[in-house]
Amino acid sequence: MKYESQLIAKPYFIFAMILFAGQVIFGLLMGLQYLNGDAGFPYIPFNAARMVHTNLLIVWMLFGFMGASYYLVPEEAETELYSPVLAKITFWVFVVAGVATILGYLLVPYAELARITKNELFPTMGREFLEQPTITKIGIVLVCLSFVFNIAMTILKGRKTVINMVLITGLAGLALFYLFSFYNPDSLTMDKYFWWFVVHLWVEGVWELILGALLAFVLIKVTGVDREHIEKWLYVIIAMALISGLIGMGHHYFWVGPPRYWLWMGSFFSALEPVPFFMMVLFAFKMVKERRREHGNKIATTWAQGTAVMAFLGAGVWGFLHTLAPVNYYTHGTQLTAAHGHLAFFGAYAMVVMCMISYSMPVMNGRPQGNSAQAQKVERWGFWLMCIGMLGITFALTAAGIWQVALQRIPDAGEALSFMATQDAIAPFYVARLLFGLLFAAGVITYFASFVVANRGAKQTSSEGLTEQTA
Ligand code: HEM
Ligand code: HEM
Ligand SMILES: [Fe+2]
Repeated sequence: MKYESQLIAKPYFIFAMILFAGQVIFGLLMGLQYLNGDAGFPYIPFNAARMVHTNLLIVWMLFGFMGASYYLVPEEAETELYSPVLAKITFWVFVVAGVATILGYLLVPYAELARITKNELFPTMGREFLEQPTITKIGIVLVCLSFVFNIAMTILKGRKTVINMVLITGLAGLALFYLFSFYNPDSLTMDKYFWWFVVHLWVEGVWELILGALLAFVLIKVTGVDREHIEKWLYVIIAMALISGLIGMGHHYFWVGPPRYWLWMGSFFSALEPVPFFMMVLFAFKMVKERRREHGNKIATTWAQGTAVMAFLGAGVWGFLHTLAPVNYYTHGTQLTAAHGHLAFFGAYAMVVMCMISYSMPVMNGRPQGNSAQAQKVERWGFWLMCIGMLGITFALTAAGIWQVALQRIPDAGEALSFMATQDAIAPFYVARLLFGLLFAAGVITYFASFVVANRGAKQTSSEGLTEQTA
């Protein structure tokens, strides 16, 4: 670690991991509720658990991206963070707003929460992923503004690398598109149209820039490959991501009322979306193969390669499965959607945050060459258990989805099974989902354990890990 202000990343990462644990607990609860609808009754109904599960996910991704940026940007810009104090204040504001909102979801009925927070004055609540009370949304905007400002000022006063520029573009886009969460038109079509601007111009647009920048940073560090070489790859990947994703997002406009040309525009452009994800796989493996040094932090390299592969599977392969309009006509809103949503979110964004943590936490703890062999071994177990658990969840839901389409969607009216009868028929796949969910949770616990395993034998530096590293 070169700059003291990079240490601000630590609380962000730790809090992100706490929220991650919470997300998984609520995932397991819902997995159980799918089998026994009364589980958790009357304290935590499914709708509240779902909201908590998905909102924790989004919020821990944001904490993760912020921590990653606070670590990465000073090092790339070769200067201290513009304002460490502002970064600390932002952290606490975000923690308080986040915790209060989650407690609100759990402690009072949603309609009551809307009433308490005066949703009627400026109605923005009630839409998937954007359930936050308006006041929380305003808080998120303020946090994002202060964060982007801090990062931008740091970049402005220091070295302007391609990685920093791509990252700040992605972060600014993240803040910008979130503003559409305040637009809540009466027309359901218009509402859906702009709702997708937030979540899917994020995951299929600007977040891919963040993903590319973080991967490139870790790869430079662990492989020692020339920066120029890595930057060329990054340019091509983000260009492909934006060309395909911005219009490819139209795969969500097939059935919600926008003009019919979206049928072929959405199909065509989203069919190209796997390309940048595939290039990330080539990129990661090629850089590791051409490495100029043997970095002691082997597991961080594994995370980087794993992120590329799992993101390609989840977003590229599982996304492509149902993205063409003639296929999506049958699969829309089935368990196939949930299969893809899980593998894509985990493979791309959860994993890239853990990749950054894996590389940077040991450095911040004074171990620039990574944790001890033993700690890395435990972390490797965590990595594989989580990956296998998530692949298992994905396969179970894919099978459930295909069966659901066969029973409920393909047969003619009159012969098709009803929604609930279909759910009963595919229940065995939900048992499998829960079992793999438990495996996934075991992976999370193992991963957390790797942080407390003894680090005897790992090269330690003095004074909070400040060291003269090159590259
Ligand atoms: C890392 C990137 C991605 C993430 C995190 C992601 C996540 C998600 C999530 C959570 C949903 C469900 C949304 C909802 O209805 O609540 C979804 C839907 C969808 N995604 Fe992705 N996605 C990604 C990339 C892609 C790509 C690259 C494609 C196409 C190649 C794709 C195709 C689709 C389609 C077609 C749907 C709609 C499914 C339906 O009609 O029910 N996604 N995605
Ligand atoms: C123990 C592991 C997990 C279990 C059992 C689980 C279970 C569930 C369930 C039951 C739902 C609701 C689906 C529905 O409404 O029908 C859900 C939604 C969701 N979960 Fe998980 N989850 C787990 C872990 C994760 C992880 C690690 C991620 C991402 C990193 C994730 C991302 C999502 C997303 C994006 C949705 C919304 C999907 C959509 O709109 O289609 N989950 N999860
Ligand atoms: Fe999408």
